[in-house]
Amino acid sequence: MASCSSCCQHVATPGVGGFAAASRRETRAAGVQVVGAGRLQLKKGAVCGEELFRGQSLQGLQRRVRRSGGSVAVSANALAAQLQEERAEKPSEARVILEVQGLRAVVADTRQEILNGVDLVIREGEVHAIMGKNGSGKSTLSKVLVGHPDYEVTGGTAMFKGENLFDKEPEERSHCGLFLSFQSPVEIPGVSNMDFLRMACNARRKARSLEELGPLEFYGFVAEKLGALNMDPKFLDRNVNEGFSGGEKKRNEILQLSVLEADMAILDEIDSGLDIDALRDVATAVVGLKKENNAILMITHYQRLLDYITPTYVHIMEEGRIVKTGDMSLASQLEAGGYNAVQNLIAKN
Ligand SMILES: Nc1ncnc2c1ncn2[C@@H]1O[C@H](COP(=O)(O)OP(=O)(O)OP(=O)(O)O)[C@@H](O)[C@H]1O
Repeated sequence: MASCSSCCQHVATPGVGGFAAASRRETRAAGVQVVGAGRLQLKKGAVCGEELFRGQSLQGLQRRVRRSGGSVAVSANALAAQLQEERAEKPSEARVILEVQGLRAVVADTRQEILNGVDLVIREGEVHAIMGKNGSGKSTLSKVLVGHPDYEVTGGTAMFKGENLFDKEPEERSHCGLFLSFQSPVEIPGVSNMDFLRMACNARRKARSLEELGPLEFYGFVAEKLGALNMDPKFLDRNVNEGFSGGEKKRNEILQLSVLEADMAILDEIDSGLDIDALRDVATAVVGLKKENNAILMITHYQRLLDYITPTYVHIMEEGRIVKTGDMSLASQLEAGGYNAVQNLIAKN
């Protein structure tokens, strides 16, 4: 939470997940002034606490400014509680991108059951985070969704943009906008990053009936994306992930995601192996890719990533199914007290 240092400067910093997308004109219309890069000030009121602003609509903020009468300092906790209530009362009407129901899957070779009835609904504009102990089935869920051959679906359904995901080959799933960044990205010796990215980009463009990009056009397109990720253009000449450090591989995954302009990105431990600056760069780039009509599913063990990319929902996975869903406060509870601290919540769920 952003502290209101000399109580009170009446300034809230929205961080990378907040009002980045709102123009100055829009924020002014909402009764809010932009007072510096990424900093907002309510015209008269005093509302502090950065996470309150993240992911909120301008209308939501407008309502809040009106309610405060433009002069009342509202405690951050009270606002957080109010926000949570509003969300619970008003289910989102945004279009469902992914709907998973009762998904069960086994390891194809051994028939060992890993997914044990996963239910998950993800709508446009949402960011979901899945947390859970090692071995609870998080990566398996992501791999089953993209069609990894190690697993066999034995029950349940997964609809992606209204179509049965399991009727599609893995590459078709990718062409229609599903993207998975792997926990350990693979190296492809002999294939340059540039060629690989252009091929993947054009396959996706073709599926969307868009014209394919020639080498020069593509260079212009990808150069912009590289800049957003603070990546050296030399990356393009190297073979895919060959000799890349762990952090470089993760950045390269996000570069692929931005080039593919996926509708739904599954990011499996994108924060692992990143130094502090790289984590910020990667998270900022992911936030930059977030749009009203796409969605993100993040698998992570730590709150640090969620501090940058604020999730709409946080889920806990246990023994192959989602056993608890909450908001960012669930991740905070986990961070503070570990899985034991949330066991009573799971039992009550
Ligand atoms: N291909 C496979 N062959 C054998 N066992 C597997 C395979 N894939 C997954 N498993 C087992 O399934 C369980 C779930 O694995 P998974 O990688 O999905 O867990 P996870 O929640 O992502 O764990 P972590 O947090 O450690 O990454 C583990 O016990 C794992 O050993």
